[in-house]
Amino acid sequence: MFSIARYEGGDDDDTRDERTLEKKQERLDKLLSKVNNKRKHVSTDQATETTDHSPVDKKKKNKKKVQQQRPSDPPASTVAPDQSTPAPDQTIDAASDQTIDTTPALDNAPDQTMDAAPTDADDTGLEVFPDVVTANKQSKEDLQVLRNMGIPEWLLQPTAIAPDQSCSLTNVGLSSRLVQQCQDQGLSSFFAVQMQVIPAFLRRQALYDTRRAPGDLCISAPTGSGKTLAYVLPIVDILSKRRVTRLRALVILPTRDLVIQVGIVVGQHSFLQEQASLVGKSDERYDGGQSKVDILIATPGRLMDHLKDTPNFTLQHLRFLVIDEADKLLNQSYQDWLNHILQATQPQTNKDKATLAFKTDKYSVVESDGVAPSFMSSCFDLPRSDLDLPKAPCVQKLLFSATLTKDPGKIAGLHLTDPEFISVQRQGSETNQPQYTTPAGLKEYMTICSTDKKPLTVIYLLHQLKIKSGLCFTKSVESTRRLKMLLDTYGKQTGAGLNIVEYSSDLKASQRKSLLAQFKEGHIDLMICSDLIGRGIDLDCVEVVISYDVPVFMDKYIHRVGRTARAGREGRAFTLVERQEARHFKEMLRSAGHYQQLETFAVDKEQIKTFEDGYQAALAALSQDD
Ligand SMILES: Nc1ncnc2c1ncn2[C@@H]1O[C@H](COP(=O)(O)OP(=O)(O)OP(=O)(O)O)[C@@H](O)[C@H]1O
Repeated sequence: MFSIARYEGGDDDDTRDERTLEKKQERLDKLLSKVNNKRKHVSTDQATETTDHSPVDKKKKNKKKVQQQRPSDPPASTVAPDQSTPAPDQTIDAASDQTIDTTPALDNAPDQTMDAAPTDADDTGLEVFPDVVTANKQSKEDLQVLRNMGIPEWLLQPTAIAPDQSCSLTNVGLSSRLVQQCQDQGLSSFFAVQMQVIPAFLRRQALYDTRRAPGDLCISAPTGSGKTLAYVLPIVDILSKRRVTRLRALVILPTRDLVIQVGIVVGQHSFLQEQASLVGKSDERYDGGQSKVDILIATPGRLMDHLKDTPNFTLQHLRFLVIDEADKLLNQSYQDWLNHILQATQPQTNKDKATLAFKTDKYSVVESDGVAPSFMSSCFDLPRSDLDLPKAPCVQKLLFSATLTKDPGKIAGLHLTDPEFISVQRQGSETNQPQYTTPAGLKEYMTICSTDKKPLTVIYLLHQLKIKSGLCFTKSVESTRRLKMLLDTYGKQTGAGLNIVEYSSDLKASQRKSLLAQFKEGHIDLMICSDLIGRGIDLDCVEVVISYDVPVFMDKYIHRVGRTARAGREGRAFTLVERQEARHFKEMLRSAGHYQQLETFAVDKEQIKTFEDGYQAALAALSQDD
């Protein structure tokens, strides 16, 4: 068997330059979304089935169809299902050029009070990047535009698969032992991303020999669609057949919170403890390095520390380099981590080469040498012959994200070999493809409210929707703390006690881990947090996501709302939008082709009043404490 380690120190949160890069990315996305394209979908006739793990909201679909026929973009109003004209008490939001409905909500059920926001028939965002085929004149021209922008050809030709596809566990080429283990863990089928990625991965590995690189894979699939198993299973399958322990797979994740949720071997250990569990304790130098683990899960920062300071730690045997949450990681320039890692996987020119001397054991049998074949010539002065063939790089790179970067510069920096782009995205009309595919079971709502009414709106949502297992994202640790104090005080004043916790970078890693465990067990009603867990964290029980502050960038929004409706479940996401923010927020969604997914949620004016007294009492109690 093999072992897994995880090292999660180093850089944790957003880097300084991330905003600029995100802005740049969004500009590029905007440009790309203006290009008409078509999608090349894989044939789904071989052993595939459409399952109910991603239910389609037919009612909503029909409604949207009708809306798409509207000649122009009407003001974003909330209209009850049977209303055709605005209710008398609707007000016009001048800042965002929209009609805001303050009509009392119908009943408590949000479904009844929410209605689809109007669509953008005049929206110029035409298509999602980069699924382009050269079927007509228009798309040929557009394709050229993209080429001129430096987008590589393979990114323009993805293998696309619809999110509602699935297949049997036996149909992807994994060993029967692993299939059995998947069944034992309760899996009954593979999701779309797994169905497409696992066979592609295994096929590329099977074709690999020392002269031909296995070829890299880039995968874009919605949040909660099962990307992790798509790489874990084939890696485990391949490595479980290896007898000698070498560091063969490296998974890079952007934050330590994500590393904590994967693997179980190493906890929050000191660097020295990590070194010992990673390479053992030895003063001797081994050309082939040493490893006590086959798979390492690490943040870039801590990995760089080991590359620099851990003797005998080497990446020369690496076969798989997984970059999960790739767009986020590629935005992190921390110590030029990517270049350092890539370099460490390549043999370097070495002037002090030793003469090759094979070690033999006590029976004079030659021991297998620890040096990776491609590193032999950089370690030893090997005899050369005309028959020597150059060896191809053996590291296979795998990039995963729900919001995969399209920045040509960043893609080039990865030095990908014969890459294939696999994209899980909805099938549909060839135009107006959204740039981001979100889970089918996710319903997204926007609630307009003023800054001072935000805490009250959260109280309303909590009690009115009877939220259990909710996540509430704020923009800062301070904001998280203030909201938590207010909600706790509200609970004390009114006796409406809910278990509300705060999850922030100020907590110790062990406390954070324990909070996540409690949340998973269903003991927490609302976890207020910053974007620390906005990405990648898999809490399968999240019913509702509240964005207390509007996310400024689209990918942040997508990752936040993607904490719910995971693995084919249903979930709701509410974004509290101040009037002056509404225009930017809507524009952001519109240019990503995502505006149609959003509905407006009208707070019931009468119902919210019932929480007002308690809220005022909580405010008064807090100001006394000050
Ligand atoms: N084939 C499957 N059958 C049932 N559940 C699955 C299957 N594959 C994955 N899951 C579950 O789906 C959930 C989401 O998976 P995962 O965390 O890999 O999503 P993701 O695509 O990486 O999301 P994100 O982009 O947000 O990180 C997990 O709880 C996982 O256990």
